[in-house]
Amino acid sequence: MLEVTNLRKVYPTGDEALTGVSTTIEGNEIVAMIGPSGAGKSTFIRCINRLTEPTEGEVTLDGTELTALDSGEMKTARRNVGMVFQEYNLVERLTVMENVLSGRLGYVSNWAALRRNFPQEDVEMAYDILETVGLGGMENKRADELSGGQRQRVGIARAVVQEPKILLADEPTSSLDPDTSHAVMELLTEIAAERNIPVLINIHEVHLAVEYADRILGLHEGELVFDGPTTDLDENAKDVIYRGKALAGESSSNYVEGSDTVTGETEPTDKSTITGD
Ligand SMILES: Nc1ncnc2c1ncn2[C@@H]1O[C@H](COP(=O)(O)OP(=O)(O)OP(=O)(O)O)[C@@H](O)[C@H]1O
Repeated sequence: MLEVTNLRKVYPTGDEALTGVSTTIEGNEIVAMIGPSGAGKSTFIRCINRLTEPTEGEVTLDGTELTALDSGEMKTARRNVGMVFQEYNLVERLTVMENVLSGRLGYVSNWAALRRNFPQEDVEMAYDILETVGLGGMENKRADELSGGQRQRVGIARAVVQEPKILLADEPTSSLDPDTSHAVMELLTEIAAERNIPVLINIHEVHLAVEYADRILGLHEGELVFDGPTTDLDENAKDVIYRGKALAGESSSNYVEGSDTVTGETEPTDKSTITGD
């Protein structure tokens, strides 16, 4: 179980990217984090495994407080957190298998890591996972010979071979075409179910979040303004996430559903999209 308590991040520039976010993610749920550009979605995900250092707050994974670990301990703990990136973060000149096995680096000695000397069971696990992600037989291809969708599958395989307790995916579909995006979302949901781990996905495309996620976290200007089942994500909730509480409140009170009366100063352009409160 991932417990995040009062997570705050202020960058050295003074930007407050997270204002104090608390939530819990558990079981094998698929949680999608949505929100406008700059809302703090990437910062949130990166603070969980401390690729970005939080300014305040606690992150606890299965009872281990990640935010209390020193850098050596964090290096070990990071293998429990699988990370999938928007731009895949593969080593282009290495093969698919080498990229996948790099997910096991946290488990082998420095000497073995240096020589890329992995135990046979790690290699077998990598083969199995490559089958799962649909890349069976491609292990000797170089990463730079792959399509975007195939690269993302390698990125997912590398995260899964870590045997993580949670999978974090930062905009995993942003660089992919619509069909490939669906395939990647399906793969992430299958992995959550098969491995019984939760998956937290930052995602721009709300329709993909609605189709695949069990639960939505909505961020607006660093504040968690929505946390609930996907079925509760109505137009009002989207308004709060994308326009902020103040503006959403204004729209709710100004535009009355089912009425021709508009009490605000400006005419809405499309009354059918306004739900009132
Ligand atoms: N390294 C950084 N230094 C300074 N400010 C940053 C840094 N990274 C992000 N920010 C700022 O923090 C805020 C949140 O950024 P973040 O990238 O987390 O948002 P996001 O919701 O992921 O946006 P997008 O959907 O566009 O990727 C923004 O105001 C951004 O400018």
